[in-house]
Parts: sequence; C-alpha cells; structure tokens
Amino acid sequence: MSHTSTILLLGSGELGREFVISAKRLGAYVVACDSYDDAPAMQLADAREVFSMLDGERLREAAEKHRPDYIVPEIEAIRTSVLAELEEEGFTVVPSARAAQLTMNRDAIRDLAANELGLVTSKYRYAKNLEEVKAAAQHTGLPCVIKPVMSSSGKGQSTVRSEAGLEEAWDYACANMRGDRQRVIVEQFVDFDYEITLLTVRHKDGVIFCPPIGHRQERGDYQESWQPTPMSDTAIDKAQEMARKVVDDLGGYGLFGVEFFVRGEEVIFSELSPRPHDTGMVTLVSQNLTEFDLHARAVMGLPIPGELRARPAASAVILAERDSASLAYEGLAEAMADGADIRIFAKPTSRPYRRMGVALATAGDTDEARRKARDAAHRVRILYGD
Ligand SMILES: Nc1ncnc2c1ncn2[C@@H]1O[C@H](COP(=O)(O)OP(=O)(O)OP(=O)(O)O)[C@@H](O)[C@H]1O
Ligand SMILES: NCC(=O)N[C@@H]1O[C@H](COP(=O)([O-])[O-])[C@@H](O)[C@H]1O
Ligand SMILES: [Mg+2]
Repeated sequence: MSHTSTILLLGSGELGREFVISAKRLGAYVVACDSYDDAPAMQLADAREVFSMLDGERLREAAEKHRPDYIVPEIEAIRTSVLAELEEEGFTVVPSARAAQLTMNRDAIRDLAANELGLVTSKYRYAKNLEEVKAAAQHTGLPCVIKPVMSSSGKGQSTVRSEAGLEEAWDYACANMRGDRQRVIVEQFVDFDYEITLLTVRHKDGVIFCPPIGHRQERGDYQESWQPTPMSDTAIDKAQEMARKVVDDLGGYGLFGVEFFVRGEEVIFSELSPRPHDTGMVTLVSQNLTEFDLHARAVMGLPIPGELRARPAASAVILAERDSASLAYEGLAEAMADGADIRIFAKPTSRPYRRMGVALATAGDTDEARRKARDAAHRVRILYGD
C-alpha cells in the first residue's frame, strides 16, 4: 500500500482519534500508541502499539520498527529524553522534541515563559515537600492553586483557601501525579473575568491564530467551550503576541493550544499544549478546517489558509459517573434532535468524571450554541453493565 507519510502517534485518546481522521484523509498511515489496548485513536488507526509512553525502551523500539516520517505526541507524559535522541538521529518530532520536553512538566514551560520570555504569569513557586508548600503559599498568598508538575486535565489539582488546607492539597497532588518527580507548582489564584484557549498554528510560512475559544472548567477539567469568544482588541493583541513568542521559541510545525486568563485588559499566560487542545474540540463544528486538520496540515508541510474563521459554536463534555468495563450508550437520537452532533470516544472503560464523549452545536450566537450543546450532552445516558 502506498501512503503520503507514516505517523507514530504517542497517546491515543479522543484528541488523537480526531487527529487520526484528519491525517488519514490526507493519506497518512498512522500507528497509534497508548498504555492500554483499544484506546480511541487505535480503533481508527492502521496499526497499534500498546506500551507506556514513559517507557523509553519501548518508545525507541516502536520508532525503529515503524520508521515514521513524523512522531506526534498526543499526551504530556512521554519519555521525552528519548524523543530528543530520536530527533538527533534524524526523526521528526512534532512540533519539536524541545517543545515536548518543555511542556511535559509545568515547571519547565513556566520558567521559560516567565523568566526567559518575560510573559505575564501568576506568581508561583515550586515545592517538593509540605514545608516548601507552606513557604510557597506564603510567597503567592491565598487562595492558591496547587498542581503536580506532571499532570493534565486537572488531575491532582486543588485550590486552597486557608493554610489548614495546604496539607490535604499536597497529599492530593502526590496521590494523583504522573511520572517520577514528587514536585508541585503553587500558583497564586487568578480571579479572572474569563479564560481562553488561543489555537496557534506554526507552519512553514508563518504563524496564524484561530478566533479565541472561551471555556469553563470544573475540578481543573474542561466542561464546555465556545468559539468565538469576545475580547477587546488590546487583549487579543496581547494574547497573540505572547502566543507567538512562545511558539516561536519552542519551534517546529503544528498547532498549539495556548491558555490565558483575562482580567480587564490584563492577559495572563497560563500554559500551553504543543498539540490540539481539548477545549478546541469545538472546532469540529465551528471551523472549516478543525484544529486536527490544521495540526495535520502544519505537520505535513501543507498550506494553511491566510485567515481562520469560526461560526458561533460550542462543545459540552459527556462524563462518566463511575468505574465500569462494560459500557453502552443511550439517548443519541434525543441528543441530536435539535441539531446538535455527538461524538462518542468509545473508551473501553470508565471512571468517575472520565470524558467519554462530547456534544457539539452551532447556533446564531455562542450563548444559544452553549445551551444546545449542554442540553444535548445531558441527553446522552451512559449505561454501566458491571
Ligand atoms: N492560578 C490559577 N488561578 C485560577 N484558576 C486556575 C489557576 N490555575 C488553573 N486554574 C483553573 O484550572 C484549570 C486547569 O488548570 P491547568 O490548565 O493548569 O491544568 P491542566 O491539568 O494542565 O489542564 P489541561 O490539561 O486540561 O489543560 C484552568 O483552566 C483554570 O480554570
Ligand atoms: N487535557 C488533556 C486532554 O484532554 N487529553 C486527551 O485526553 C486523553 C486521555 O484521556 P483519559 O484520561 O480518559 O484516558 C488524551 O489521550 C487526550 O486525547
Ligand atoms: Mg490547561
């Protein structure tokens, strides 16, 4: 069989699943990897490899076996030192091994953004034991947000409002951290007016931005997102300038999800993903080229349009309530009755709050789209067979 390129996808969740669709439309052969079998992206890919992305030996083996044109990380927790070696040896890591390395841990990207690039961030300090957590909270003031340096989707994250809560937050972070470093970031709590994801595409001819995406989070995890979200010219200019600085520094080609908090005209950099972003799933209905299409094009060196537009649209997540390894779904027809669309990720197991699907809707304005997407998400029922 002949393909346009071979892609080794590291992480095979819902974002990878949509990326596989976009890449395969452009003729790619995709090998999907994750730590468990039948992960969402594997179900659609040409081949699969099941191993922990933190297992450097297995990672190298997979690269040597498939000889991919592009190694595309889909999660943070990857043995990135091996990505750096592979890049040295001539493999292409997306967007770059340096980007994967610096964003895997919150401390590396925060230090780069705040210290080297001079971006505005919340006050922060790192800690590796309870004593240091207490000292860090003195520095940031209360409330503060405590997160493991290696985690995503809010895992191990909590907001602490009084000194008495610090110990519990430290224990919670330790119990939920990934990787091998017992280290947290303690951040000043930002009382923002709203927060955005600025999807930023770095491609062979330059850098371009999607209209900003607004989102709402609970427990550090996204619940709904909408696009476009209104921003003053001053605020959008500041966000774009900061996003450009950071993606140019990280280098390589691909789409980045750059997260900001906005308070008045003040724009505060939070973090970024050097790959499609969960809140960007709204682009599945809002943009002609979705964030996954844009990532695939940028990676493969294909043209990106000079302007990216979005029609008013929203996404709302469908979350599981409990653990199960036997799942079924009901209510899709009702959910789609008012024009919304549903994506089911077909994850083989559930756990409390695990994201199992997403509802998508367009409308005359984003408020109406949010209502439609939320209603649709509520109509999908997950059935637990065990
Ligand atoms: N310093 C802060 N002040 C106020 N809210 C915060 C702060 N840090 C995080 N949050 C809230 O928690 C959410 C998740 O935080 P963050 O993006 O750092 O975590 P994450 O685990 O990397 O999430 P994801 O992987 O989904 O992007 C933010 O979008 C925001 O709503
Ligand atoms: N905020 C990052 C994010 O949304 N990542 C997405 O979630 C998957 C893991 O889901 P799981 O924890 O249900 O396996 C990842 O593989 C990626 O698609
Ligand atoms: Mg985030």
